[in-house]
Amino acid sequence: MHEILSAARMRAADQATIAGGIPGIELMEAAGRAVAEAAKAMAPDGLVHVLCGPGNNGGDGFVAARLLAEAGRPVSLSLLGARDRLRGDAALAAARWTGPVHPAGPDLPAAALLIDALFGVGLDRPIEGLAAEIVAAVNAAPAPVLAVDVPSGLDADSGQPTGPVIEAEATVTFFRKKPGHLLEPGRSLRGTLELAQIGIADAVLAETGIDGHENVPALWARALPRLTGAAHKYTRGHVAVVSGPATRTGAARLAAGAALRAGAGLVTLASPGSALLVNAAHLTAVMLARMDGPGDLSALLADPRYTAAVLGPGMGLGPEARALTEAALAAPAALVLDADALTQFADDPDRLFSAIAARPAPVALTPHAGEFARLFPDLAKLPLKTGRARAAAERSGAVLVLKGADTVIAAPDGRLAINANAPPWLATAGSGDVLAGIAGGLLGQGMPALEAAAAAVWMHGAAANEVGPGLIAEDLAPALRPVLATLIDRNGRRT
Ligand SMILES: NC(=O)C1=CN([C@@H]2O[C@H](COP(=O)(O)OP(=O)(O)OC[C@H]3O[C@@H](n4cnc5c(N)ncnc54)[C@H](O)[C@@H]3O)[C@@H](O)[C@H]2O)[C@H](O)CC1
Ligand SMILES: [K+]
Repeated sequence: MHEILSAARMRAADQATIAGGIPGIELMEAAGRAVAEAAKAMAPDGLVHVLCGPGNNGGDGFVAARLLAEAGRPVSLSLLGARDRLRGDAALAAARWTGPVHPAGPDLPAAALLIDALFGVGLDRPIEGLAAEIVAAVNAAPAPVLAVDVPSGLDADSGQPTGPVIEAEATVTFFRKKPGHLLEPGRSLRGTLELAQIGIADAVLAETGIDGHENVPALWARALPRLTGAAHKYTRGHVAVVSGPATRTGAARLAAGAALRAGAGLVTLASPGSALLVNAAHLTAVMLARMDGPGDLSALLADPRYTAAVLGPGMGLGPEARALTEAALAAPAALVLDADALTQFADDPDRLFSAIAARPAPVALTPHAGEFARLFPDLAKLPLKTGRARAAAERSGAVLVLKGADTVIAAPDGRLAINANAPPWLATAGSGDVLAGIAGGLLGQGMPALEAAAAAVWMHGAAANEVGPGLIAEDLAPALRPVLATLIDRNGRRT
């Protein structure tokens, strides 16, 4: 159920189902029924006003209106466009609505609930003219809005508004979620999201293909490290985190603490001599190693017990910092490269990509949008965030975590997950350092790269939800405990 379908794939799923013998009007009846049930739950009584558009989204609205009226609810309905212009299933659905069909306009009745059945995945241009006036009136109305399939005006593939767009309290979508339900601002505009099954068989996915998955524990829980009784610290991996200079050590310590909290058996902070005492004063379970240059880092990471390394947080730019990243790229450990370790290659991305291609162990790159644009300037212009992440993973040969309120995780083999649990208060200094550390901690325990990155992103968001507003980066690692407890039971078995 966690597969994601683009609008085109959704249409293909609809068509394959209809070709398989289930009439479209039956799908529409089921869709309308799901909308009517959601409407009853949102507004138990009072007038429901349904705004229908000229296509099958509007058809769903007609069905919902009829079912609500049959259930005894006061219902009014308006139609954008002429009734005799309705085609196919929409016309059939409209034919069974026996109430008045008001011409659509911005003068809305005082209603307990507004149902937005104007446009769905068939939206193919910005809403304008009368339709734009109606969208503005709906958004200005006091009544809550229930959107059918997608809030009208929202591009279902990008999550971007094409122009005027409905702001909904809730949305009912069908069969599978679309990228636009999970990518911002679509994730905010759709309100709470209900996924309804309308008679399309899961088997159709084999025919349509999928655009990725929503990032949920079901995607990677099986790959979580098994914490059986036989474990001891050396079997749970050893992660090295490279510290910045004396004035910039907090970021690496945040990453190191997070790696330990994520379950790594051992974590060592590799620290320049100038920062040794600063770091030592703050560390307890995280160990400290002196590292005065790339030679020291190569020597440290030559020890095969180091299973992962995290570079970038607080590292700084410049040739000496770059030399440290080059040393880590030449080492056998799995790598997480974040922040400065990415920007260091802005002038020569291919150098990074060839180093990644040459090494046996996996690499995860964790850029935010700005760092992404420096490493992949041409890909940054691609219209879909999913497309940007997928193309960059393929080009770099690394797992690509394109961070944001809607982080997308992509693997070089095309697999992709969209994360939708991050609360807005994660946007605080240091939260990216913690994410890099969690990813390093999971990679260090031997999790495959895509699963480790996706799990890290989800845990990061879940930890932030545990903490709530007022969150600062230091709160995140301790908040991993209740999150891990939902994933791993006290006997170390995955829940
Ligand atoms: N069998 C099925 O396909 C099912 C579909 N479901 C629902 O149908 C919609 C998709 O319906 P579709 O007719 O393809 O398009 P829309 O209703 O989304 O759009 C209507 C129509 O409007 C025109 N249009 C597009 N953009 C604009 C615009 N900016 N201004 C004016 N007019 C515009 C365009 O011609 C469109 O065709 C889907 O979302 C579901 O709600 C059923 O739920 C399941 C079966
Ligand atoms: K809609």
